[in-house]
Amino acid sequence: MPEQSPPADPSRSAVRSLLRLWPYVRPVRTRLSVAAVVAVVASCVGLVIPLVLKWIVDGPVADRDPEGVWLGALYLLLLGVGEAALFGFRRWLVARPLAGVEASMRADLYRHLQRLPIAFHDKWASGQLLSRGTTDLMLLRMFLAFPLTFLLVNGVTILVGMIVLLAQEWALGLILLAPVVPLVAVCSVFERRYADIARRAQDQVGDLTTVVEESVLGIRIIKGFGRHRAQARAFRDLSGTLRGTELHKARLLAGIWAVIVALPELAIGAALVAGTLQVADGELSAGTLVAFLSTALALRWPVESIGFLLAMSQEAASATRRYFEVLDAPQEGASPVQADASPVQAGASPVQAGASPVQEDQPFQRLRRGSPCSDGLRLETVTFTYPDAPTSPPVLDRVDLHIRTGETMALVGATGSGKTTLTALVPRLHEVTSGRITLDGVDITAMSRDELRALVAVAFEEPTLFSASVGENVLMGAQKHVEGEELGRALDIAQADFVHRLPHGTDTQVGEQGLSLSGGQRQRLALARAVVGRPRFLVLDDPLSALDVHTEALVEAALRRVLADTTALVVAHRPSTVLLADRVALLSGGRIAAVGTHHQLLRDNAEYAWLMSGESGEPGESRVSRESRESREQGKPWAEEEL
Ligand SMILES: Nc1ncnc2c1ncn2[C@@H]1O[C@H](COP(=O)(O)OP(=O)(O)OP(=O)(O)O)[C@@H](O)[C@H]1O
Repeated sequence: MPEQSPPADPSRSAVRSLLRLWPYVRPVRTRLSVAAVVAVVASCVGLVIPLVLKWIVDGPVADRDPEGVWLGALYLLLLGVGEAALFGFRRWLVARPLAGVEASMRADLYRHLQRLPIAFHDKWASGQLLSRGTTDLMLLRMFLAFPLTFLLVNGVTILVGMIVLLAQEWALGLILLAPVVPLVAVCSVFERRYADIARRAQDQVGDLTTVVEESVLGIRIIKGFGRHRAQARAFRDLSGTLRGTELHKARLLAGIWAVIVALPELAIGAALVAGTLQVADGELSAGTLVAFLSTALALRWPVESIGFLLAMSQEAASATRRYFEVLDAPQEGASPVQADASPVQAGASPVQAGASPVQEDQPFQRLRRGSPCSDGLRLETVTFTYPDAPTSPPVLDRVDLHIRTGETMALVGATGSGKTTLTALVPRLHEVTSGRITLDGVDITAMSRDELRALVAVAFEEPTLFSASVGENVLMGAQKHVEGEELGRALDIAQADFVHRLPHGTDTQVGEQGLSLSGGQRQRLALARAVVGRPRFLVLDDPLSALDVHTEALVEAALRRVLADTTALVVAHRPSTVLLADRVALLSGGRIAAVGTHHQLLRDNAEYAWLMSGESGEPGESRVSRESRESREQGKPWAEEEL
């Protein structure tokens, strides 16, 4: 996650951040405004209570009129009930629309996350995204429900209350106004510090969520390697850090709370002394002093609450920033490579970036109808560098590869040579850095992603299944509704007949990530998902690695039938998978080092022969020289003689 620096001016920057919530708040603005007005009225009703008290003390109490006192008490009761009812009404007004605001913000975040490029997800920890979609949005809803209204309501109440106080007795009113300047200064220091610490705490919640998520997903590894103590320690350390940050927040809050409570209390105490002296001198009526002090005490809560309202606003501002950091990340939509959409002839020179405007629909329609130019899948001088490793040498360096229509090409290479990276470029999970990829002559950047992914199906070595039924998991691979027999056909091809022995057949729910199935079973479902939509182009990243040799042979036989009508690129590590293919491409040093049939390459290419032999040592090295080198490395000079 990118590092964030604290805002220069926290109040202004908080307001600017919070203003970004306007599009979500706009639809419910009427209800929020009515609720704010109701809260102001309720608060002002509270301010009338001291005036009734003044009337009771100076009137019925002074005149010893019990009926008048009872009447005054009734007024006070009615005012109290009215104030409570108005606050309740305000709560009712905001509860439902604010739940709607939170839900629509969450939906937007989720929708956006689905459209962000893989490069974004590579960079961001999932816990950071989760905490933005949960804790941060809850903070925002709470801000809209309380601080947003009450900063306004309390501001108006304090203003009206001060006017009432000054009108009752201006000299005492000025005593109460004295703490305003130091309070404003303390609040601004508090805001600056709290903005920083609130952001830190929210980021730490994200880190903690990541650790919890990884621990849950990786529970088998943790248990298998007995790492639960180390994992618990990592969790404890992080939660200790978060606890420290939360305590820091609490200390800041306690500090401002102490100042905000103490200064007005001192002022009220001073006003009480001055007022009592005035009453003793006969300059002020006792009723006025009671009313004055009751009004001042009624203003205590609006003043005292400012500390935590500001704290909640700062937390909401940093939650808003965190939310929009994700929402502002550019979606996959914009293509860095804008290439010519026209079909190319075999051997034509690659068209450079920015050559002509992209036409969205026509190329796809042509492909769907069956392009007159059946050029298959072509990579032209494709170079790729991971965006998060811009200074590293390119993983793929000017790769040229042509897979003819209906042909199956196996992609072979050493571990880390870039096979998975290359396969990810075809469905545009990553964007090529330069060069271009065409399907039947049409540049893939000239199609929308939906169109491209309707043409190209993928299956990865690590098969992810979702919390849904087996059937739903497989049918995710079909762009449009397909009949049940297509599902059966796909399961047949993938040799996934074990499905019929599950308790509810294809309706059986598979757990989170399909953990209730074996690795090979999950791989077969992922393969079925790739073939169910009868794709024109199939990209398989070592899809049979978890199968036993017998099942692999059966899947291969069935796949050969499917691959006959499909243009396929299959990453392979084992000779048995390579034999599926018509030709093999060897990826080495970021380039296609050789293309040919399995037997040709086995005969002519030392690196390929070495990769397929499964032997250790350097490619091209004989068994004798390898063993003698290993012996030398192990300090056994005698081994050579023995051989
Ligand atoms: N998200 C990423 N950011 C930066 N570098 C990456 C990223 N993913 C992979 N790489 C690097 O790109 C290179 C190629 O990785 P890739 O996964 O494509 O290899 P591979 O040939 O499929 O390996 P294997 O056979 O082990 O699956 C590796 O050096 C890897 O470290």
